[in-house]
Order: sequence, then C-alpha cells, then structure tokens
Amino acid sequence: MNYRLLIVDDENDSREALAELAQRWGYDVQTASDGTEALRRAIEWHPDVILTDLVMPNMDGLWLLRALRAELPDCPVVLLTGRGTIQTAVQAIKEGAYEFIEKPLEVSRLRIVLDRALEKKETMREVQLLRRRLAALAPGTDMIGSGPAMQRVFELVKKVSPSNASVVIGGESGTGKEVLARAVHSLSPRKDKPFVALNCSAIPATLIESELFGYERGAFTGADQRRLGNFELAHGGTLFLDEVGELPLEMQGKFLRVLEERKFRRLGGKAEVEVDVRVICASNRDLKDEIRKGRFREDLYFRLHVFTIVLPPLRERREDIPILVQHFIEKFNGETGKHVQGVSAQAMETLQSYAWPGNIRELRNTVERAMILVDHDLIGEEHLPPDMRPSRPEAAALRVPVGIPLRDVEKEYILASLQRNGGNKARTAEVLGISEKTLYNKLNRYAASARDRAGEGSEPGDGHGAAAGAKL
Ligand SMILES: Nc1ncnc2c1ncn2[C@@H]1O[C@H](COP(=O)(O)OP(=O)(O)OP(=O)(O)O)[C@@H](O)[C@H]1O
Repeated sequence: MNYRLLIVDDENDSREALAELAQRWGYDVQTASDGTEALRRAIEWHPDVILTDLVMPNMDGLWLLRALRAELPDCPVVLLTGRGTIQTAVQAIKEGAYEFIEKPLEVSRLRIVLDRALEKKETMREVQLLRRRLAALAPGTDMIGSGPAMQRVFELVKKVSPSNASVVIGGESGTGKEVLARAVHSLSPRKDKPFVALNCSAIPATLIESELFGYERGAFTGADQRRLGNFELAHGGTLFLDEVGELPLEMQGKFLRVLEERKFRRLGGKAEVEVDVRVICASNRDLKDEIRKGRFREDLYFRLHVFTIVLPPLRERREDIPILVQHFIEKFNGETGKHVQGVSAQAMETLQSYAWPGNIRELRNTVERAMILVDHDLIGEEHLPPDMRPSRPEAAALRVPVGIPLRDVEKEYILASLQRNGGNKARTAEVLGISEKTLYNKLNRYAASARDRAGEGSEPGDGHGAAAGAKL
C-alpha cells in the first residue's frame, strides 16, 4: 500500500509540480490550496505525512499545524518556508512540526525529509503499541517481558509466589534475578512486609555473619550498640541472598540451621531470636558443580532447591528487547523530565542484533547513555555505543578490474548503486544523476542480455550481476 501525502500550497504551479514529483516517488497524493481545505482533507483522508507551505493567504501553515495537533497528532507535518520566514518555521518546530525545508526546494532533501518523517511515523506507531503492551504486563511487579521465554517464567512466578517455598533463581549476571525475587515477594502474602536483599559476594567473609545475624553490644571491639542482621530485618517478609554460592562454608552451616529451626543467636548474644522469613537465593554459578568441588554444602543445596527458576540470557529472548527499551525510556523520561519517544527502526535493528553479554543491565545502561546524548525525541543509531553499531559500508568502494569495456564498468556501477539503495530505482536514478526512464532502459537491457546469455547455456551472472538486475 502506498503512503499518503497531502500537499498544501496556494500556488497552483508549485503544488502541481510537487504532486507530480511525489507521485513519481510512489506516494498517493492529494492537494489543497489553503489551511482550511487541508484540514478538512486531512480529517477525511488520514494522510501519512503532510507537506505544507508556511505562508498562505488563507489560514497559513502555522494555523494548520496547530489545528492538526488536536485532530491528527501522529501525522508528521513538513513545512516549506521562504527565506524571510525562518523564525516562524523555528517556532513551528517548537510547536511540533516535524521539519522545515527552505525554498528554493532541493529535491533530494525533500525526499530524505519525507522518508524520515515516515520512518518516524512508523516508529511512533510501534511505540504506541509497545506502550499498550507494557501496561498489560505482569501487573504488580516491575518485571518486563512479553516473549514466550518470559511468559514461562511468569507462570512459575505466579505458581510459587503464594507459597512459603524457598526459591533458587539461576541466570547470568544482569538477567534480572533480583527483579524476579522482588516479583515473587510482591505477589506473595508477605508483600506488605520487608524485602531485604543481601549480595553475598559484595561483603567480606569476616563480616557476613554479622550482616546476616546482627550482633549485641560489646560482641567485638567497635560494637558499641546492638545491630540487627538481615534475617531479623526481613522478619515476616522475604530475604534475598544474591550470589549464595559465595557464602563461606562455615556460614552455610549456620544458614542451614536457621532455615531448619527458624531461630538463631545474634553475635555475642545468649537469647535465641525467632524469625519467620522466606528465603530466595540466586547464583550465577552452577551450585552442583560447587558441591562437587566441595565449596557448597549438599544438604543446604537440597534445602534451598524446593523450587528453581532459571532466567534466560537476553540474547535468547530478543523479542523482549523493544518492550524493555520502551520501559527504560519511559523510566528515564520520568526521572530526567525528557520527552524521548522511542528508538528509530535502524537503531532498534542494531539493539536487536547485539549479543548483550551484560544482559538487561547492559541494555538499561545503553538506553540511559543514549538518552543523555539525544536531543530530539527519537534515539538513533548515532546515540548507541560505537562498538555496538554494525559497520555499514557507507561509501562502499566498487572494485572493477582494469581492462574491461567501459559499458561493463557502467553496468557494475549502476547495479552496485541500486543494491546500495535497497533496490529503490527512483533514489538510484537521482544519485546517479540520470532520469528514472534512462535507468529503467539500462536495467532492461542488462536483463535482456542476461536472458540471451542464459539461453546460450551460460550462467546468467552472479549475485549482483545482470540477472539480479533483471529481478529488480
Ligand atoms: N524483566 C525485567 N524488567 C525490567 N527491568 C529489568 C528486568 N530484568 C532486569 N531488569 C533491570 O536490569 C538490571 C539488572 O537486574 P538485576 O540486578 O535483577 O540482575 P541480576 O541477575 O540480579 O544481576 P547480578 O547477577 O549481577 O546480581 C536492573 O537495573 C533491573 O532493574
């Protein structure tokens, strides 16, 4: 289906010329000669993009822009401006116009601006969809994920949350193990009690005991008052131990005892403290392997592994990337007061093809960085880290062996240009500085000679040779 372009200009000649040009580029075109007529057409016809002259005698471009913001807020408006009207054009951009193009009109710029406006419109449509899906996801938790892998995880979360069972969460670093533990907590009857998280790998072995169980005043030098440990702080709620494989062996014994007896003593304390705590553990090490190496107690392993949930790495659930990106954009918009809307199609392609060794944490940081760099409302490829961007051969060199006939050089050059422009003949003709008709004639000639050669029993050419041209 062709894109719809509404052209608004009070001058007949320039309106007709623009319409003819746009039709050649493949647009369905309607025209209007002033703002009021344009508004009526826009409401009836729903164009994908509007190209309007800024200065018109009757209801000018700025009036139209304002009226359209209310009626068709998603439709990009491109303004044509004369030299003396730049200031008004800048004002129009502030009021939401997509772009302005100065007269006299540069055809190639018009083409590029219209293409980009359409790309933006498509992206915004996608963004709307993602927003709607975001709102419908895993209510009551911060977990985002809509693909089948995460749906399976959500099913498990829903099953295990209401119980008191211990849960072990596996998955690479940054896959969201803590987020998952919080989700289990917030969907459990303990949701109004504390959720206490402790990362065992971040605490020196000598301090872990006091972190977990607390101490009494005078228990050791410097203990000048009683301090509650994480078990006590989590009473009635959930204790999340990240990197549980890092617990020293001796601590594992004490930990097991608390799980079995539900009571313990603070360091330096005599009285036993009773606690009611649900324990969720996470590890990105293989605990079975740790048992074999004598670094993890088997009895603790079996006590903890009542229920296991493994989070897949991001590269195995790429389908979730768009919705996660949108989630982080909305989050950072809220924190920074920015109004970034989404990510361009090309940038999203890059994000979806990257391997994400740091998983969701890395994705989150990437979006945060891009949002610092971006000064429009759309994140583009240029806002992504350079090593993430695929190398696109912007000005790919064409190697042509010396000594071949000039007409073959021309053919190779034309076919390579066509390929670089994604098969778009109008754009290729423009880049080559020839008419589209000339390009068609040449391509037809290549195709015919390829057919002839094929008829003679020879190969019809390689991937970007004449046969490829014939198909285009
Ligand atoms: N499903 C998700 N939805 C939204 N945000 C997520 C999700 N999973 C992870 N995150 C975000 O990614 C970051 C890393 O998550 P988290 O700390 O839970 O990972 P982890 O697996 O516990 O990492 P580590 O193993 O390094 O402790 C956090 O900022 C978190 O908010």
